[in-house]
Amino acid sequence: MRSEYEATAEEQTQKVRLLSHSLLNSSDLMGFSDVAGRGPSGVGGRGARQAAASPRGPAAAFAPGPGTGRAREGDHAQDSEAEMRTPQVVVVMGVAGTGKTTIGPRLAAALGVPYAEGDDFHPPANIAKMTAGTPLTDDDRWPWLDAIGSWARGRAGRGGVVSSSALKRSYRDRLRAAAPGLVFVHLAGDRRLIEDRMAHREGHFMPTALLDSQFAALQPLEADEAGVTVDVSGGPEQITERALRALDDLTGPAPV
Ligand SMILES: Nc1ncnc2c1ncn2[C@@H]1O[C@H](COP(=O)(O)OP(=O)(O)O)[C@@H](O)[C@H]1O
Ligand SMILES: O=C(O)[C@H](O)[C@@H](O)[C@H](O)[C@H](O)COP(=O)(O)O
Repeated sequence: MRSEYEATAEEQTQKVRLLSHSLLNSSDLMGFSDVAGRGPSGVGGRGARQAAASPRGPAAAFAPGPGTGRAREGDHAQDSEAEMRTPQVVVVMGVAGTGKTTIGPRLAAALGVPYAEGDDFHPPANIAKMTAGTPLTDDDRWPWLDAIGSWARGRAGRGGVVSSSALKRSYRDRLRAAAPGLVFVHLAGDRRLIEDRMAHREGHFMPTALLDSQFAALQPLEADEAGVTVDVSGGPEQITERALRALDDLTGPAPV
């Protein structure tokens, strides 16, 4: 039987949100204090990962810089715009089991930026709660989101990828308040597929029973949010490529 990794489901990368580049490239991205590379303070054991540079090279992580237009093939201004590009800070979001931990590091490697695992920012009490099968409340999530926001803020201007379910609009607002200019990649897919993948995951604290509450809390990206929704059918490499293309569509292709 064909494995899931070999599946050839129609690519459905859907660019759902295009924010004006003035927000994407806000000057707020620049000038934050340097806390990059600082590890997550929470527990969880998967650790922040430093992604290796990829064949695409770091340039792929760059969005047009402040005051520039979208760089496109054949655009006379492309070279000068490319020089002014600002690396993106990307949050890979979605319900548990949707592939954040699988796709996030691949995306970071392709973009040539560091990856941080969102689970590792949880206070121990949150891990204990989820392990026991109790969904987190908003109050449980604020310190976790603030820790992730702090990491993202520290990557401003230099780029990074961090996973965070970021299920509700208010959570994403919280992250953006800490790190303006964040771009979200929402990994989305069929509930049965996600449940199946989650059921086969080993060594993770999150029980599949919490998927109901995850879907109940999920609020997809809204029209004014910078980000893309990426279908999670197929294998990790396929999904990563889909995400990269969607980000390119959002910000313009990387300079060559
Ligand atoms: N594209 C994929 N195809 C097959 N299995 C996958 C795919 N993406 C993730 N998985 C598996 O599904 C499970 C959940 O993925 P994970 O990355 O841990 O999700 P999340 O971090 O969003 O909770 C893991 O066991 C992972 O290996
Ligand atoms: O309730 C939440 O907001 C999420 O569950 C969030 O806490 C995160 O998703 C967990 O760390 C579980 O990790 P996975 O999403 O990787 O299963």
